[in-house]
Amino acid sequence: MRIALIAHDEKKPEMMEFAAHHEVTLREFELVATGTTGKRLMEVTDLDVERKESGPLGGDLMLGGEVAAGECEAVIFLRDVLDAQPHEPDISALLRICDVHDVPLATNLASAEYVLEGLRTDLD
Ligand SMILES: O=C(CO)COP(=O)(O)O
Repeated sequence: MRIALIAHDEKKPEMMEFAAHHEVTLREFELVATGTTGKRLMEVTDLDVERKESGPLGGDLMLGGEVAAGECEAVIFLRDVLDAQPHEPDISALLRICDVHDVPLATNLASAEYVLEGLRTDLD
């Protein structure tokens, strides 16, 4: 089962803490991330993460393509909603395609905990 992990800069510390806390669980999944998020995840954990382009360079769209193709079963996307992002249309496209394909999408830490717990249960 494949999970996408994405965090805007302001949310990267939260994502790193989440990943470190759930490292054993996350190891059960195939992980893919936008460029900088993936790089940081591999720096702070021993997780193996496939890296797409950085978000502003098309990474969100690449992950959206995976969702559309049925290749990614869940998305955890910690967004910074207090700052404007230059690639807002790409972000909206990713969120939209998750809804189109009914793919679990967590956009904050609290929902990320539930999504990961649900996925973990599905594995058993
Ligand atoms: O901008 C992002 C998502 O919209 C995240 O991209 P990075 O992981 O490359 O910082």
